[in-house]
Amino acid sequence: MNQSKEQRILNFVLQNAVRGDPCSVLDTIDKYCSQKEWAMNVGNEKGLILDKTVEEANPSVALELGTYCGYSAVRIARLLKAGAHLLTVEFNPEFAAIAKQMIEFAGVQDKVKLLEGPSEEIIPQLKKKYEVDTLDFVFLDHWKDRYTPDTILLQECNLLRKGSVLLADNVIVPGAPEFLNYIRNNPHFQCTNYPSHLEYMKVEDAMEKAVFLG
Ligand SMILES: Cn1cnc(CNC(=O)c2cc(-c3ccc(F)cc3)cc(O)c2O)c1
Ligand SMILES: [Mg+2]
Repeated sequence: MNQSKEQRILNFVLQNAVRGDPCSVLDTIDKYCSQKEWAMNVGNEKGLILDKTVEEANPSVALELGTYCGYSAVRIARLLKAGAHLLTVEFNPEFAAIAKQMIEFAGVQDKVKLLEGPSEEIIPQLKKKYEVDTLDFVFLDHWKDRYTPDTILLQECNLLRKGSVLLADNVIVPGAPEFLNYIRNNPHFQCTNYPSHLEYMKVEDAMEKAVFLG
């Protein structure tokens, strides 16, 4: 059975990156996806915006919606302080299997918990099943039409606290117009837009940061 693109990306990392070195894993994925096959990793340009946002938030507990191959999970986890951790949610079992191996190869597995399933099922379980009190940082990079309902669900489940930082990828391409409208007109959030480009392309994209005001 021929391999998936995601399996080819993982194999390229296993053969070319340095085990236990997150930066080497990120650089190797970016090399493959810019030179050989495009893939929907956040990439290095938007990745730098993600880095700065994570460093500023300095989260103890972070949530990622949309793991894919684990690129942004590795990117976030490499910046977490001792004792901090990332919960990352992936609906697609094939992607989750690839991401698990990517996270372990990068050596950040002790900081990352990969949760397989639909975000709308997992978010209501975070407090009791995954012992989360509140989330310090949330990266939204899953189905774009889930950004708004899941942001509402996070609030309904009391998972946000004053100062919780949300960062959403792809608010231009593929786009999340309903989310932008919701979050920018919501008095409980302070929003900032970060213009950038679609990963590995000269196409305009942007990220939106939204700080929960309580
Ligand atoms: C299948 N699946 C599992 N997770 C998801 C959620 N992610 C996306 O859909 C996503 C899509 C694109 C993109 C795709 C085609 C295109 F022409 C331009 C952009 C870029 C991204 O950064 C994304 O995060 C989709
Ligand atoms: Mg994305």
